[in-house]
Amino acid sequence: MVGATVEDHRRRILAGVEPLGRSDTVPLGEALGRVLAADVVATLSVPPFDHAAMDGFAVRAAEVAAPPVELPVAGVVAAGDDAPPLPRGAALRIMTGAPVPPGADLVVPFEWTSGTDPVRVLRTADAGRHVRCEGEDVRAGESALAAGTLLGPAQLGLLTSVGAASVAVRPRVRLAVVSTGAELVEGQVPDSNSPTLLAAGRAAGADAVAYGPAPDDPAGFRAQLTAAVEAADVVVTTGGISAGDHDVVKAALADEDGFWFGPVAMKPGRPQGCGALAAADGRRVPVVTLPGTPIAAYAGFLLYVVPLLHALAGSPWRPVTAPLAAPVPAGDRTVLLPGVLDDDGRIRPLPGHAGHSQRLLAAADALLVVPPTGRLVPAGTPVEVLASVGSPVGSPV
Ligand SMILES: Nc1nc2c(c(=O)[nH]1)N[C@H]1C(S)=C(S)[C@@H](COP(=O)(O)OP(=O)(O)OC[C@H]3O[C@@H](n4cnc5c(N)ncnc54)[C@H](O)[C@@H]3O)O[C@H]1N2
Ligand code: MOO
Repeated sequence: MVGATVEDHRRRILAGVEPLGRSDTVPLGEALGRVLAADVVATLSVPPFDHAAMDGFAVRAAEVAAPPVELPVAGVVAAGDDAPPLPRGAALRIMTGAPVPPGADLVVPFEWTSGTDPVRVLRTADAGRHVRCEGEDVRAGESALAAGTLLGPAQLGLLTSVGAASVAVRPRVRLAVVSTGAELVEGQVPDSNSPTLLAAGRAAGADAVAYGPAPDDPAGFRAQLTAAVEAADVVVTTGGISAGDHDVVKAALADEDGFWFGPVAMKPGRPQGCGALAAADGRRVPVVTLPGTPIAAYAGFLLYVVPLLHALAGSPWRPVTAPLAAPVPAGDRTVLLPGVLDDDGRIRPLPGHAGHSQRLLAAADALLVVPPTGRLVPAGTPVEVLASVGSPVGSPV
């Protein structure tokens, strides 16, 4: 019996999780990577007025229907100018981006003319050619972007063009990390889980705060846990969940309604747990209890907590995969191996894997997730890769 699978545990953690109900309003300059909480209705049309799409001459199509035709040039209109009306029987020199003069319905590019004054129009087209019309892309009053859209560079440009200066976005998830262990409190072992998990949480878009290290006595731990639950949308603990005499997280939470502790068929990170606690205001705050061993804590965070952060934020998440560069033996449980990417985007385990080496983890581009197939996984097989922002694999955001 190898315990629940990684997928079982991911499902258990995500079951019933709804996006947080609040939203933030942020200026566009701070909106990169956020997710729209509401549709954005355009207050400006795109383009905002009819304008020339080519440098050339603004004319009446009907007056140049049978080229060659010679017309006097009544003036010049450039981007930023107010357009003068086009006199009958004349042309106006016009630059790309300039407003189309009232009366004109065609822009003849310089290349189709003599370019002189008077201008000889040598070739023509139907009315409307080389004119970009007001609202042809987005019309003022219509929805420009829908709630749920992830804001990247193109979306920020569109929002600016439709006149939005600030937008309602789904909230940043407040993440609390409570590391546990007397050895950390006593300063015998540096608390390396807190900075790692805070960084991984921030890379996934959360506001992350450390509450640990908490001591190995249930009352002391409970006090820090309660403070974390009151202040956060999700709480992650590390350590204190295996079979030892001082496994404080398990001791404090195993009898709580709805908490689950048990082995998950993965290596490292076999002991896992999860549940939810009620805050004083009635919010149900998910709690994920990760093992203390640093690689196991980090792997558990990327496997389980990152998707949870996305579910709470209401932002899309899907696993990132990369093909294996070389065959990798698989067993009866999921194995997480520090790996490096080749130039062609294939991933291979780093040699010298020693189970719990932080040095090896720090040399890796990502953790590769070897599925429990019980056989050699052939080169080329796509496998899930776990990484955070700052790694060449990027974030699964
Ligand atoms: N009899 C058994 N013993 C253990 C089992 C088991 O099934 N039966 N599982 C082993 C496995 S696998 C793991 S993983 C660990 C997980 O134990 P805990 O989650 O209770 O973690 P701790 O005992 O608190 O710590 C384990 C190890 O990691 C160091 N640690 C903890 N927190 C931090 C931190 N924030 N920064 C740096 N290092 C940390 C801690 O000092 C320990 O050395 O249990 C096995 N035992
Ligand atoms: O599952 Mo634990 O992280 O191997 O030592």
